[in-house]
Amino acid sequence: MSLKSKVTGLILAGGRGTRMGRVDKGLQPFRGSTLVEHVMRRLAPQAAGIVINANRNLPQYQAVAGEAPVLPDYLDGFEGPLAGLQIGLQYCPTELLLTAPCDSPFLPADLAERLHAAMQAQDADVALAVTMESEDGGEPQRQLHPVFALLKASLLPQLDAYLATGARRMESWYKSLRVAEVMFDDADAFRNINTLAELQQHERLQAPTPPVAASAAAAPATAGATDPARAAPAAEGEATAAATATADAMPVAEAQRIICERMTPIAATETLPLRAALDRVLAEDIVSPINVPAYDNSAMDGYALRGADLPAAGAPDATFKVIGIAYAGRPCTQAPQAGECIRIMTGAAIPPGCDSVLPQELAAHIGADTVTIAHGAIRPGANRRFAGEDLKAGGIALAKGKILRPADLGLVASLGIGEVAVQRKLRVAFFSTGDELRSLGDSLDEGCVYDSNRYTLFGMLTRLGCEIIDMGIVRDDPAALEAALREASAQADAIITSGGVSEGAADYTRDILARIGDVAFWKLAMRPGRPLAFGQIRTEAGSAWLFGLPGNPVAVMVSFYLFARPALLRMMGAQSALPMMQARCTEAIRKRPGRTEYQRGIISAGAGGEPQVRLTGAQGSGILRSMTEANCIVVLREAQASVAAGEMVDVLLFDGLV
Ligand SMILES: Nc1nc2c(c(=O)[nH]1)N[C@H]1C(S)=C(S)[C@@H](COP(=O)(O)OP(=O)(O)OC[C@H]3O[C@@H](n4cnc5c(N)ncnc54)[C@H](O)[C@@H]3O)O[C@H]1N2
Ligand code: MOO
Ligand SMILES: [Mg+2]
Repeated sequence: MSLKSKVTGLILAGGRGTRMGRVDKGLQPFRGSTLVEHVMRRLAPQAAGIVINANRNLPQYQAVAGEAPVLPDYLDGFEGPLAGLQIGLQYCPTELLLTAPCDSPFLPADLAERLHAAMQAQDADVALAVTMESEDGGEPQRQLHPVFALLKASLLPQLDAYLATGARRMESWYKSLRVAEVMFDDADAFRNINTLAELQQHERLQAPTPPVAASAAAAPATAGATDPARAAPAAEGEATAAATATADAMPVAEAQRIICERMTPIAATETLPLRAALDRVLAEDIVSPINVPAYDNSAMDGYALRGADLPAAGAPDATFKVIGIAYAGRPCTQAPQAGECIRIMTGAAIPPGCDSVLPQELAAHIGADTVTIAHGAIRPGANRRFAGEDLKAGGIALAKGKILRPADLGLVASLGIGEVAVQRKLRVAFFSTGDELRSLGDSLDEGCVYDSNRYTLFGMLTRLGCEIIDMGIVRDDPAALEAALREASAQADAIITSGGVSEGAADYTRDILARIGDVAFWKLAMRPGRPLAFGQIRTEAGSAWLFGLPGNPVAVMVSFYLFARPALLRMMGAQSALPMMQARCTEAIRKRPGRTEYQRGIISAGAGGEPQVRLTGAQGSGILRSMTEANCIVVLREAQASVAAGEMVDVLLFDGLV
């Protein structure tokens, strides 16, 4: 397994930017793009995927992040880089997490490799970069760079526990871990840009480079490993891509950026009883009114005692007298003295003075009212669940924008809260266009097909939690189509149509959109789903966003997945990036550079457990079977050429949508 496939890159962009006059550092323009995009370019070749931690301007970050998720801190209130690290570790789908700040556009191309080598050699939990730096011409000093780190993802519980103590300093946390330090010669590679003046100075030093494609984060195969700022014209693959891309077809990432920029969340909310809020979008943070659990309690059935009374190494077994019994819901208020203990059940409050619980099966002997314990049976403090270890009173239990899943309902219930404020449901009208379409129950005349798109759209919109308005089939007739679009815009927040967006003699959607609204784009450098008319309809009766999806049944689903889904979620006020991972492709795939291709795949565990993916067979955009057999989409990036069997490819998981 390659190192890259084990690493997730975390860009820390969650700070207040105090020294930059509180501007959002990562989004500052720099050499033709933004600082964060430069860091993405640098990390992408070193990681299977990227995640960005940001606490402000999330839509703007999402616009440049492409398919990489943008996640705010789990802790409230700009708590510093450790809080960013916490959310990074919570997200991290791989074994290792590589961190870098958003203002370090020159970070080394071999950062992951060198940190990993040291981590392995020293059997460390964390590897950190170190350089020698002299201030004002003085003696060079060792300078530790704690935000340039490679960490084991398994460190999350330790970090959670450390943050729960209220501590926030990165260096102090590292002190509790096995750390490997790696000396890098090029101190400049770790320079971060702190002030606007420094930014301008760096900007002047080098010529601008072309903007970074937003998909760079998830396009490791094509992103350059050299410094995009100091090097070099576009890589060969990129040049080929530019040459072969259809002149007026828009790249996928650009289209996603436009959609993301134009969409704003709807304002209306409603308050619902907890169960009715399943799958709805939370409209306000839920602040915990209590500690959960509310009191220290036992994780085991056994005996509660004072850890200091446990027998020391070499001492004989200790016998404790059982002086009381504690049940869940029926606390025992007796405080054991030396040599005494309380029989306790799981979930019962820890009796006064006790701090440890011996699970009954670990006792050396259990008598009528005694229990005997050998040295080493448990450590002092064992099996005690702390008050507030699940949720702290006053902390944010669930953040606004969360789609409430079963676990969330349980969490809210654990706080004793019975009603929640949610966003009102988004109203989405949809219809199919085409003279050849027949509804279920009709006979299938010659040259006709049954309307399947309305069923896939019904399913996808319902799963997304929208209120749907099914407007049936509309004929290939401009007047009928315009009337349907006008009617839909009077009722709905968004309209989804299928068919009639290409260049045929019976394709009218785009022209009508241009007449009664505006067309933001209509042709994309992708397959399937090349024609897609996106824009806003504005009539006297109302306005609505239109997603004119292509007619081919697979194209409808893929375009919905990539464009309509994120847009609708954004209007719903929700954040929900699709899970993206890498898998080894078991077969060769033919592909020409210049457009992004989405091939239907089946992902499974290969020998040795690592993910592998194969295609579902014929990939025509009319072959809906390819979609029902698939459990993922293989994403072949715009600049990418054919893939050889055994190569790693990006894979987008369906996440219950299809
Ligand atoms: N000269 C060109 N022709 C086409 C191009 C092109 O760039 N130049 N693009 C092709 C691509 S790619 C696609 S995708 C389709 C998109 O076509 P339309 O959006 O105009 O859709 P229609 O022409 O109405 O239908 C296409 C195809 O899909 C079937 N269809 C439509 N609606 C449904 C439905 N509700 N249920 C089931 N099947 C449906 C329809 O019968 C057609 O077979 O254009 C290409 N052509
Ligand atoms: O790209 Mo078209 O959208 O299905 O073949
Ligand atoms: Mg057509």
